Amino acid sequence: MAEIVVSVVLGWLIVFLAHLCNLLILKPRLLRAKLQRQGIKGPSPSVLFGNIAEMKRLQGRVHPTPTTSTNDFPEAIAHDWPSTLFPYLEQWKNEYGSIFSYSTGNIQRLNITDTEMVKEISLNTSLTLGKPAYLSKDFRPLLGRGILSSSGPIWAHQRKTIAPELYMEKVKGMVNLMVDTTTSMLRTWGRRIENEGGIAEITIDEDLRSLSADIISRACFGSDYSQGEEIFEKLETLQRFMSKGTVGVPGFRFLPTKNNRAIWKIEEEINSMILKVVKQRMEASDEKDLLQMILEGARSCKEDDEPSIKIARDRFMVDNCKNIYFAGQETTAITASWSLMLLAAHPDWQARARAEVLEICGDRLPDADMLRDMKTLNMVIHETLRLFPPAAFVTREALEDVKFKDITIPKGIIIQIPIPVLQRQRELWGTDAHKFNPERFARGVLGACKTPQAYMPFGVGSRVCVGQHLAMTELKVILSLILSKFCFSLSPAYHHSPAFRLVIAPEHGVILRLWAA
Ligand code: HEM
Repeated sequence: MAEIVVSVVLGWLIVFLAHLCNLLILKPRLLRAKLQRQGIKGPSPSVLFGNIAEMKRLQGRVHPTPTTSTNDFPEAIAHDWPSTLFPYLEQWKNEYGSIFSYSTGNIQRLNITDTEMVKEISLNTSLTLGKPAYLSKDFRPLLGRGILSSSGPIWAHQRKTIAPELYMEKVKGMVNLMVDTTTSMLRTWGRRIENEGGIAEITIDEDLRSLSADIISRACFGSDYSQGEEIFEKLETLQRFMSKGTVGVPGFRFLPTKNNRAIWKIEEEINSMILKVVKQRMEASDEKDLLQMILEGARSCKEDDEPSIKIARDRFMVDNCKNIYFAGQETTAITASWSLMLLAAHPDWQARARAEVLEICGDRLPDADMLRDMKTLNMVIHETLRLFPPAAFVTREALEDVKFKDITIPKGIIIQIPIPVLQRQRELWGTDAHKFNPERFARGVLGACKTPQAYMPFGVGSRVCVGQHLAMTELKVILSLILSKFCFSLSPAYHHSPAFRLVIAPEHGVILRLWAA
């Protein structure tokens, strides 16, 4: 008997070790060899951690974004922060060219800045490209198997459910709620300015984050928005915990167990809060908001014959609510922060954008038609998203062998397009690529860039951001209302330091001096 047990355990151990060996050594080596045979080079990886040690070494060697006093502006903003945050990408591009491979742990990446190949990838709409599987594993508590991290038929079904609710026509109907919520935040700012003798110094990031959470909560949860707000507060805490494990290397996470326990606890709380709202909805379903759409998507999911898209209704609801929050809240808030920072550093553009807002709105509050006419503000937001895109990478996993240009990318490779690098390339944007110049967007993206596909703050192809109309509308509402009520400059306490924390954010916040316009 003992002999049988020993042989079973031994057998199991051998299978386990073989699996580990394949996962950590053989598979990555095979993928690398397939790329090398096609002339693609890259740094040599170590067995367990790939190129992470080298990435950390290069990050440690570069000087951080220079400490800036406001006298140094606007030149300091032109600083090439992508080469400070991701110095290894620049170094390897110089060494190995515009398509090179490297690895984080056992994940094999193909970094692409070759514009022809980027163009081909952005035009690919097949299901052969999906979201990297590690996304749903590493960020499971935050994303689960929702629209952001899923692939194939499950993703297609979720997209079909969610996208129509965020089409431009629907978004137009949300302008009033955006105006109301923003006006209430600005009343608080106005009171602070009055109490502080006419000029107030405000760190705007937290306020903008709450504002964005309020707006998305109202858009998503309709009349249940106060419960939505509570859920979003918890999600923010969860996101903060999760971003602690990124160790500055995209796609590689390490979390101490203590953090993991805290994450599980918050995740449980959030899931049951979302399910409570869903349950109420199922009993009274006369609302027509995003939550209702997701609920209907979840119901049709159950009835559908296709077994691969049958995920439990509860999971469908919970994961997609979390995904919408994660995708839409911080990205929009951070873009508002960066836009205001850039307008504060460029008083000429601030005055021009304000003049336009006042000419269009007069003393009325903005509506959808007025927002559409705000061309200068549109240019300012596009230029902000070019210089400071919240998402650093477009990533895809090759789910089958797939050919772009003359290269066959083997199944299992993670394709990675570094958005900020591409959006600052001089060959595409001209010699002033590092400067804030909204004028370049006067004739749209086509007029701004030789290869318009290289402008991708909202991603590319069939996975392009589903909330981009909502985000642009929200940003225009927030910025136009602030411009119409206040003038602002950068506080001397502002320290310009973009940082990578799941998104590209101002590490020490944006501190503005505000006074009544
Ligand atoms: C300035 C604000 C925003 C930026 C910069 C942004 C950027 C992005 C990017 C880069 C992607 C990935 C695209 C790709 O992989 O090709 C994405 C996807 C997505 N975004 Fe946004 N986003 C913003 C706001 C929003 C908002 C407000 C919402 C929702 C209310 C939203 C919902 C989504 C969803 C659901 C996806 C996944 C789409 C899919 O995979 O099919 N985003 N976004």
